[in-house]
Amino acid sequence: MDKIEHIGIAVRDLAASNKLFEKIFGMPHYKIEEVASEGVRTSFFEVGPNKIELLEATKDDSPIAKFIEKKGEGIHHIAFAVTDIRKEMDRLRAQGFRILNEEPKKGADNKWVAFLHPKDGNGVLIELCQEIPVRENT
Ligand SMILES: CC[C@@H](C(=O)O)C(=O)SCCNC(=O)CCNC(=O)[C@H](O)C(C)(C)COP(=O)(O)OP(=O)(O)OC[C@H]1O[C@@H](n2cnc3c(N)ncnc32)[C@H](O)[C@@H]1OP(=O)(O)O
Ligand SMILES: [Co+2]
Repeated sequence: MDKIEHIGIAVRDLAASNKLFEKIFGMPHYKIEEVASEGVRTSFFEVGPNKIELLEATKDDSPIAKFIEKKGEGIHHIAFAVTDIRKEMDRLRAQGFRILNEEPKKGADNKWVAFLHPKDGNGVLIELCQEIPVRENT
C-alpha cells in the first residue's frame, strides 16, 4: 500500500456536516458526489496533502445507515492508495483476509475500490483505492 488516500467519516446530515467541517478546516469542500451502488452521498475536503470524505446514507440499508445506527457518527473507514488493486486484493486474500467484493467496484472521485472486513482489521474498515486510468474511464 502506498499512502492514506482518504479518511471516511459517517454523518447523518451532509449539508450540516459540510458547514461544520468548513468551519473546522477553514476551507470549503471541493466536490459532492453520489455513489448509488454504495447508497451514499459524499463530500470531499482537501486538507494539505490529506483528503477527508464525509458520507451520508441515501437509503436505509446503506452501510453508512447501519453503521450510524449501531455506533453513531464518526470515523467509518481508512482508505489506502494502491497502484494495482487486483494484485493487492489477491495478496490479502492469499493471507486469509476477507475482501468484501469479488471485483474492484467504482467508488467516488474516480477510483476503483475494495474493502476488507473490519473484523479482520482489529475493528477498522480498510478501503483499497486505485485511480481509474483514463483508458478505463469511458
Ligand atoms: C463512496 C464510495 C466509497 C469511496 O469511494 O470512498 C466509500 O467509501 S463507500 C463507504 C460505504 N461502503 C462500505 O462500507 C462498503 C463495505 N462495507 C460493508 O460491506 C458492510 O458495511 C460490512 C462491513 C460488511 C458490514 O455489513 P453487515 O455485516 O451487513 O452489517 P453489520 O452492521 O451487521 O456489521 C457487522 C459487524 O461489523 C461491524 N462494522 C460494520 N461497519 C463497520 C465499520 N465501518 N468499522 C468497524 N466495524 C464495522 C459492525 O459493528 C458489526 O459488528 P458487531 O456489532 O460486533 O456485530
Ligand atoms: Co471511502
